[in-house]
Amino acid sequence: LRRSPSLGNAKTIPGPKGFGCLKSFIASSRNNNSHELATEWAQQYGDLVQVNILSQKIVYINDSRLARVIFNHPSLKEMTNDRPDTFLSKYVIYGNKNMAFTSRTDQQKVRRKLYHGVVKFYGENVRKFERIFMTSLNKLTREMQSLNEVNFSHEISMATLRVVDALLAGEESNCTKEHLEALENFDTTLSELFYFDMEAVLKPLPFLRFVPGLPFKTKYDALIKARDDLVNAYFHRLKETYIKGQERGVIDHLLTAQSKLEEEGDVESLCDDSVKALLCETTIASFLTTAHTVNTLVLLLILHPELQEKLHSEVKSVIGNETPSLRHRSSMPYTESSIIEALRYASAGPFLLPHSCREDVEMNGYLIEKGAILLANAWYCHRRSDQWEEPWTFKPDRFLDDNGQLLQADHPKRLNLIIFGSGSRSCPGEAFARSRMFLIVVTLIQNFEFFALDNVKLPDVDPRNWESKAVRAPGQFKCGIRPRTEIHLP
Ligand code: HEM
Repeated sequence: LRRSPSLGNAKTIPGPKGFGCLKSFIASSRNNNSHELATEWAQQYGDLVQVNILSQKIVYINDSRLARVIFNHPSLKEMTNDRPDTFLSKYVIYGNKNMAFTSRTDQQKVRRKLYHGVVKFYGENVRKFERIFMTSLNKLTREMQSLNEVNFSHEISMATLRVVDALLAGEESNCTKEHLEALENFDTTLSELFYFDMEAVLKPLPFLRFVPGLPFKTKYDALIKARDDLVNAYFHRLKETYIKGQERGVIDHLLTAQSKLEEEGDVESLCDDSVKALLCETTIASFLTTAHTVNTLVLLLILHPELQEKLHSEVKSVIGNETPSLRHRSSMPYTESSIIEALRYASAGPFLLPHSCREDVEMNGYLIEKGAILLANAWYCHRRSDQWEEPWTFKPDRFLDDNGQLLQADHPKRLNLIIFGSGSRSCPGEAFARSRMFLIVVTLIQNFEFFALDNVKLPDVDPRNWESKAVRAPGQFKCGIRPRTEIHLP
């Protein structure tokens, strides 16, 4: 590993060149399936592949361990964790005042540290939050109790939105239909404009967003309206009723951190626009990712009833009639392994989020140039046939040892995963996402059996055939539902 300036001997990273490469890159970006093209290149050229698209170098990292070294090694991490400039960041999420889509400046680091602390706290520690969350799941369980069939995807979307609402506002009882709609609209409108229109067309030609009659203007206007509705529903509403010392959720905690920073003379790092940006970023990062993973898992369990029964028997023997709680987690290796496997199987964000390189660096004798965009190809890393047995098959016990215990996070098999990224840009919501998915899954499986309906076709479960959006997922589905003998209401 070497950093600039003396990288004279480093070789150029191999990869496709010329007009053919540009043509296939544009075609695959338009169809939102550039992960498939990148996978062909990975198989042809190896763990590092470079393409040059209109003078922009893009480096694909095709091995999870290598990605971990590049993003995390002490001699490289200050160089490899910037974000490329994007239209989304500049014109939608409050420019460089945001956290997830902006480069690693001192102010970004302050935001990330504060945000990480607050979200981690809700992921692992807050009993009160667990109670609020279980009350919301209780609502879902009651609603589903009297049904024979259920629009599962819709119910899970609603349940996940209520989790995001509780995280942001804390006050579950005040959560209205309008608030949930504001969360959902922002994420789904963004997903419509993502990625090709926004980054390939609007980034180089941003004035197109103002040209009447063009679809870009209509979509951009809709996105800004959705963003402002979200900011009104969560930032302005909560700020008006905020009381220091009586923080209700993440927004209140950020307002408290803001006033502390201001007292110390820092009025920039967490200004109002930054708190609004963090609200937008939390919505983008936490809703569809979580809902789609639970949908994928339950769809797979419907198609494999024997796996559903195995999961249910672990729930029955560990939780029994009790209310599910995070304290049950460590005794439920099969459930944990199933959730990790659903995350691998879906690989909802094929390239994680893009990184960019601040300076020339050398990796394994190759030169990664300053300004290059770095994309970890999780889509390929999670299906490499030399690392995964039957990579396209859902195997919930993949991450269990011979005694049925969950493999440790540093086990070689788990190191082949890069679901939440790695290092200083890794997902700060991982603990939160995994603990909430655990509670949703065990509550559903404790109370219901899910099955395919004779007259209703289920969506294709093969991720290669899923419709591409910002987050990849199976289509919406309806299924049959049978209460288990007793309903266990939390
Ligand atoms: C199944 C659920 C989730 C998955 C698979 C997921 C995955 C990811 C990935 C792959 C990244 C990019 C890592 C990188 O750039 O190297 C990321 C970043 C991020 N995630 Fe998540 N995430 C999930 C849930 C959440 C939740 C629940 C939250 C918030 C409560 C969250 C907040 C964020 C934020 C703010 C970032 C940007 C971090 C930064 O740039 O510094 N995510 N996530």
